[in-house]
Amino acid sequence: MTQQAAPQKVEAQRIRIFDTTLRDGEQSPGVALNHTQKLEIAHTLARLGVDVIEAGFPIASPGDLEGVSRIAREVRGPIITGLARANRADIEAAARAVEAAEKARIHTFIATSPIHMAKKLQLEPDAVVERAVMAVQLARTFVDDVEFSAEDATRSDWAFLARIFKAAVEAGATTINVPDTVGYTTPDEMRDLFAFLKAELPAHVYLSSHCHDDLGMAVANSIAAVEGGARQIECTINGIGERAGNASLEEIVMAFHTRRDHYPFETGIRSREIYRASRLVSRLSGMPVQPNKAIVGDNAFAHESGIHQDGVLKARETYEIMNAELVGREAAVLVMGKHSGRAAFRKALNDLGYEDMPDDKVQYLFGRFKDLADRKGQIFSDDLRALVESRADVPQTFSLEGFQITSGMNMTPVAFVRLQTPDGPVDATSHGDGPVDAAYAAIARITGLNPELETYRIQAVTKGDDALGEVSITARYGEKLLSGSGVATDIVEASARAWVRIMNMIVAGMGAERREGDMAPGRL
Ligand SMILES: CC(=O)SCCNC(=O)CCNC(=O)[C@H](O)C(C)(C)COP(=O)(O)OP(=O)(O)OC[C@H]1O[C@@H](n2cnc3c(N)ncnc32)[C@H](O)[C@@H]1OP(=O)(O)O
Ligand SMILES: CC(C)C(=O)C(=O)O
Repeated sequence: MTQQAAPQKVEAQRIRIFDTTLRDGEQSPGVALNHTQKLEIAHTLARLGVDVIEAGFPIASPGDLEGVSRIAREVRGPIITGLARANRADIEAAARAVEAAEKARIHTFIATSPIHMAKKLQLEPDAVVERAVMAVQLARTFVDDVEFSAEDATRSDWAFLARIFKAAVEAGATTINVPDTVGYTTPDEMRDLFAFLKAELPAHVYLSSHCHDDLGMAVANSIAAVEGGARQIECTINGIGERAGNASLEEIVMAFHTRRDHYPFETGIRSREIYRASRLVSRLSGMPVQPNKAIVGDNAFAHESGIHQDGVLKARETYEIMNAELVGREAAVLVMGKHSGRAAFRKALNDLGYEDMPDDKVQYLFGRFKDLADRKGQIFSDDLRALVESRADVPQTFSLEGFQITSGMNMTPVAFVRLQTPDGPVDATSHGDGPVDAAYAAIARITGLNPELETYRIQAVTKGDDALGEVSITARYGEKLLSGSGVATDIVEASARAWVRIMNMIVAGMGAERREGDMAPGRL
């Protein structure tokens, strides 16, 4: 039986995004998503604006079948598809899984390269064509929308590809997918292959690419496929997938967006949802995103070196080809470190409220900042505050004389604290959520000052059993932002010393007015 596909209009410049995070992405070693996680990702993909969600491989397990079914029942907007080998059981499982979808597709595939046909399938090419035709015809008895893929297409004979694809289209396939299954092809080859297939196949067929990243060319190959005639790209969030992964959705979409002058194509992706989707997939899949990953990596919109920071401060476009906000991220950050220069240092001080500082003071602090950066690597906002404030001597209105803490499991921590004050030693006892909180409450009782703790950071400043711990805190007191640190081998003591320093700063009227800068100095 031959079943011609219903005529469809292939849009000239609009590229369909077929997201396979939940199928090929889940084939990343170690990743196994449960139904609820898959559903959450699928809703996020729908909000992101993908055209097709490949929700799983229903024959793989009862869990996968149920996962695809739930997505088909509950997610509206994109086409929902499930993968099936070219056999009856797989196709029937896929059909069952997607039957409740608003727009259902079955995606069936068989390998076409000489090595896959001979060694893996152990089938003659004629038999492979027969299987493909049977699979597409069977799938068309369930749904109108059938995609056929020739696995390992890029290592297949082109004439044979044209033959099997024509047979699949005659059998009713509406989308023809050309996978670079082992990430072997090059952009030139991909462009030529698609141009060849476009000339061979009817105009109503959607041509699709599916690229793997074994040689780091998945995105370039996908874009080359589009130049050759593809109008659907298969890709995944964060580029996760089998082995080195798949073409990364965010990179493709932003390449089209940013280089519209060069690539006159558009997608339906709402780019501002990209970062959120990336974070979700990373969290649920347990696959961290490498910091230098394009678009979604931690460093993708961060500038660390002084020459770049100076350029960005003068005109962002000097070192930024897209705005972070465009992909749903915060504005680019200037990371303060040993490569930073004076321009970024001054900007960071200004953002922290230390404006109008004389040049000689900035110069002195800059030297100390470089020393600190050499020792510490990245410098955060509270490090800078401590650097500035450590210059000024804080009058010792209060000083820590002693303390005793009682704390343990299933009991409320209680702190006894003694401070030296202008009126002599004063004691107070208080409880809290933890030993530090209890000590802070006792100090507040003695001083009568109760600033709001904003950040609390602890780090070891020396090594070994008797390591010194440095507690750095920032606190808000009215409009003032104050920072202090304390060092001791006991972390409660270090915390109490930092807090007493804040009290002394309040009494001395110190602290900076906070201003919201458009560029955060360092990452808090
Ligand atoms: C390129 C890709 O990413 S393809 C998708 C890959 N994804 C997966 O494989 C994940 C899910 N897979 C699974 O859960 C299992 O492999 C199953 C359920 C699909 C099959 O499991 P099993 O029946 O135990 O078979 P097994 O995986 O060992 O071998 C695959 C069989 O499918 C055959 N096969 C492979 N591709 C196809 C195809 N497209 N059409 C028909 N048969 C195929 C193989 O030749 C082999 O057949 P054989 O057992 O007669 O030699
Ligand atoms: C089944 C196809 C689309 C695939 O995942 C591949 O060849 O990589």
